[in-house]
Amino acid sequence: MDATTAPHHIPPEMPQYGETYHVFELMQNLLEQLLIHQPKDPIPFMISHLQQDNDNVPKIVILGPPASGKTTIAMWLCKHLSSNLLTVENLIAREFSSLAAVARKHYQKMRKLSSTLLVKLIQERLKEEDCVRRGWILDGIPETREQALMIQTLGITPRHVIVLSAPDTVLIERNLGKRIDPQTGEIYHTTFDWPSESDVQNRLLVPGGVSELETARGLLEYHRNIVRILPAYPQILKVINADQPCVDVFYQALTYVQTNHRSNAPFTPRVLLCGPLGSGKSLQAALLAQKYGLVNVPDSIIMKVLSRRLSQQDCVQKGWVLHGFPKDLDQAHLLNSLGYQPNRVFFLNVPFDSVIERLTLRRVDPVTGERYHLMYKPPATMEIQARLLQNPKDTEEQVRVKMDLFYRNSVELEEFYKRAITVNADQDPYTVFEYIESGIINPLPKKVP
Ligand SMILES: Nc1ncnc2c1ncn2[C@@H]1O[C@H](COP(=O)(O)OP(=O)(O)OP(=O)(O)O)[C@@H](O)[C@H]1O
Ligand SMILES: Nc1nc2c(ncn2[C@@H]2O[C@H](COP(=O)(O)OP(=O)(O)O)[C@@H](O)[C@H]2O)c(=O)[nH]1
Repeated sequence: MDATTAPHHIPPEMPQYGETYHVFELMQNLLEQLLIHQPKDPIPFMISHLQQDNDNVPKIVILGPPASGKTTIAMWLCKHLSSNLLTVENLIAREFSSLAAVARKHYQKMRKLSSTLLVKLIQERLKEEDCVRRGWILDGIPETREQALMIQTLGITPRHVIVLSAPDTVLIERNLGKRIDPQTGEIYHTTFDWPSESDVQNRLLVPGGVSELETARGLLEYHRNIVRILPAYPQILKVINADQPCVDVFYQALTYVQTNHRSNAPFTPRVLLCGPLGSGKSLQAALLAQKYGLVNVPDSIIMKVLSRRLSQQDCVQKGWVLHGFPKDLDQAHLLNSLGYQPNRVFFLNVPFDSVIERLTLRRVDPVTGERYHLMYKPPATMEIQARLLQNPKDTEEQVRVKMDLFYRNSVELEEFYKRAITVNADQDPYTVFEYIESGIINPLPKKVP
């Protein structure tokens, strides 16, 4: 095949660059904003959008029935993420906004806002510097499907939508104990969340709209609307049980909003399986290669051949799974220096006794070449059993030497691969495989500070 017909050789650093700098997501956000805003001159619009650099700031919607804890959780998330809380109340209370002034008059008369006015208030607020720079959390908005669609049409797209859920009876009971601090706007509860400072306790007020009848009415309104709102957010929704302590609800919400969704970016797995001999690296590599078409790169290949192998077209296009190499920090540095950064690293953990059991009971039939395991896959007849041989490297003494070497190197390797995923490999191979493939197809979790 001459050069004119050979497939285009994609240099391995190209997909790695795209992944490192999230180029696909950057372009996807830019295109989304262009299509939504349809600026007369796209160039300055794109420059300004890219300079905002706010694709990764919090953009969160918290929905839920009355008394489910939306405001409580939204406030705690705002504090933790240094973001901005948007509620109907604080939107209409904004000073220096003529729109908010109109909304206040309307709200005082009608006790509610038209969807058009509410969405315009949100749009005006989100254009302000603090929301651009530090993101936003919408508390209890949108209230209807109409509002959800109007918000989306304006290009206001949340990245995470949390829906709190709890039985109506619990919520009616809960609202009776709700208290609010008129000075700070903080929310408390006579049973579940009582402030420690006596001066705060003494100034708490019973908010409006928390009687049994009013809560029941609010629940009816919520159940009627929520089923029509949720289809607007199919991929980014998380329902959290709100009938548990606030702090548990908060940590589930925080963990969720700090995870990235699977993007549509083309992803070429470059997988590294580390673990002591007998931990199942070869088996898992074979399963991954078989299911995902990865190139199985056994550890017997030394560095220069490995380098040539990883730069070949199939590895670049289909991805690879490398196991048993690097075995120590020097080899890890060498692999990196050649530009082959794995994007998923797994450490297969198996207790020492299990490794001994897996390896020292392995046997091979010298007549048929069939591999047996005296415990997991014993031979069918005594005749075969009698002629089985053990590989010299599987003797307990040999295994102990190699395990000792592995444990001496594994600490440095675990420090080197900071975002590695540790898998309990002392279980059924297919359960192990499911953990590994979940680690490959889902984005790596952000470290919760
Ligand atoms: N997980 C929880 N367990 C017990 N009490 C909670 C929990 N979350 C919130 N609360 C309490 O329930 C009451 C209602 O909380 P909050 O005002 O945050 O709910 P909400 O969904 O914003 O309500 P509404 O929509 O009616 O404003 C408050 O007294 C709050 O302290
Ligand atoms: N019970 C169990 N045995 C396994 C598992 N993975 C591999 N084995 C067995 O353990 C032995 C070593 O597996 P191998 O994949 O070669 O380990 P490696 O040295 O890490 O490559 C083989 O006999 C496998 O059949 C597993 O997840 N569970």
